[in-house]
Amino acid sequence: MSADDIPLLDLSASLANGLKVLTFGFAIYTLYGGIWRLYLSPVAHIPGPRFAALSFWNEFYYDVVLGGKYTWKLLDYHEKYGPVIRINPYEVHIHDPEFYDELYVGSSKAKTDKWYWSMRMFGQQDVSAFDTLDHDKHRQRREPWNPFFSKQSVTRLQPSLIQAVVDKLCTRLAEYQSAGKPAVMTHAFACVTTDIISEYSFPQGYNLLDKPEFDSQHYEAWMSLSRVSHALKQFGWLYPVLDAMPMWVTKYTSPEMYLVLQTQKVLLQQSIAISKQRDNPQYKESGRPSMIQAFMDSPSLPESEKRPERIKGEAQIAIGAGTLTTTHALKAATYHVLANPAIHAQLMTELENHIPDPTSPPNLRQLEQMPYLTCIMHETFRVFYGNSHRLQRIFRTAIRYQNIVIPPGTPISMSTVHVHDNPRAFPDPYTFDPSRWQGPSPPYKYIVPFGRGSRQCVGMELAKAEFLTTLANVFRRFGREMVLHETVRERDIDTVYDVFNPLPSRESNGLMVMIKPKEGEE
Ligand code: HEM
Repeated sequence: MSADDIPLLDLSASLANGLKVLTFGFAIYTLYGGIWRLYLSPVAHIPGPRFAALSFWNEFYYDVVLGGKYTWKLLDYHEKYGPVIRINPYEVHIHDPEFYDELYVGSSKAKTDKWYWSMRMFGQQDVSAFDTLDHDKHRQRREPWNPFFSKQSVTRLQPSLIQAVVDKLCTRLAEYQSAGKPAVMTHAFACVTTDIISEYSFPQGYNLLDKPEFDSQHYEAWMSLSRVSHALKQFGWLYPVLDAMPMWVTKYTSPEMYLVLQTQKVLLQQSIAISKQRDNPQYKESGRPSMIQAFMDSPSLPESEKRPERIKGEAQIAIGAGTLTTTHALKAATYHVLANPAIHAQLMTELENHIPDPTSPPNLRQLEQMPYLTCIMHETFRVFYGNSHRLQRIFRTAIRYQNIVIPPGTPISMSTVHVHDNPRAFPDPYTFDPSRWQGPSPPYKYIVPFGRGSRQCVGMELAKAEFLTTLANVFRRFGREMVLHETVRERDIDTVYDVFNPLPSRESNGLMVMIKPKEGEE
């Protein structure tokens, strides 16, 4: 053997030793991590299943593998461990409707932050008002939203914007009526809400109602993002990887994500185009400023906050939040009214009395004065929940629930599903019953579809106006002829998955209705 054949060091032995050290190190790290989470963590004293406190895999199983079931599993844990429990290594969950206003507080009561882990559900983080973690930064970013979505602005724009879009919907529904074909109302309502929010947000709206069929693609794209939201939360690297892949690869490997990313790219292009327009001297005279333009002109935002990439983030939240939620509310209301003859009859009587001529629709103030219609709105907001997922708040000082002290920095959450389904707050919660909102003291305290406190939904007034205008017009014009078509509550309406947005069974085809010809016109 020559000197050259003698290895300088035994490579395979070194590799094996290195691997042993790594494995040992990893085992110690995992063991210490487990001990820390179970016994040393600041929330170690909070009751709850030990395996849930140990890692995120328990939540992963219910939300990623089963597709959004942890919300209901939490009820089993609460049953066993009480109203305040630890549901993963860091988060504490509370099941008590009385505590809602203690947790979701306004700025004057306490500064509360959001939790980074949960806020990566929709890919972007710390970009829009919705996903901003820090309380003070959120206040600054929320500022330009407020005047745009105030009650005053919505009331002013109701006739020219909301009513105009709803008129278009009625024209389209009349075509379905003449053709004798069923309409997928989930998609019809999604076109309405998208056309309204896009008109609000951009200089030109999307005009989905101009397409020959009710567009489903836009709705499905946002629902796709919702469906992958649990995986995005669990694996922080997933979204950047999907975003970095060439679009043709994404289209092939994940058609749902492809739709989402494509929609986001369009939003970015629109934000860049508006940003460039600002340099144009005629820009100011171009008519009603869109929300995106108003953001770019806002005196309360520094220039660093006006980058097209950030403004695109705000647009994404407006379009996503503005499309899905109100669509689901309208879908739920239409089903429950048509499925309950007594409720249907009472609504029709009220609409025919208040709107003698359906071609002269009432304004928002008049709609708000229709007592039964508004009871239906509250009851719908109760049964469809709004967002089905829990919302975390982090206090900077300790807070107390009964005799349990929750340390500062802990993500604490509650779930609308648990509040709205609570029989103490709403007896017989599964029954759709608008009459619970009649009488001297309706249970307003417990209805929280828009959240509460400093992060309460900024689109609340718009959502209510869209809901009242759409439901009143559609039922006043077609209510006596509309019937449910192949739609079943348990399969198509009830929420069985929580993907941030409430989701029905996977077999659902959405809400379908048939509009029969008017009597004497057969
Ligand atoms: C029935 C319809 C709607 C429901 C149930 C709903 C529900 C909610 C809820 C619960 C939140 C609080 C989220 C959190 O605390 O993390 C929220 C926030 C938000 N919603 Fe809505 N929403 C609706 C319609 C709309 C519409 C039409 C818009 C249109 C602009 C909108 C835009 C937003 C925005 C921008 C936020 C973030 C606000 C902030 O963090 O300051 N929502 N929404």
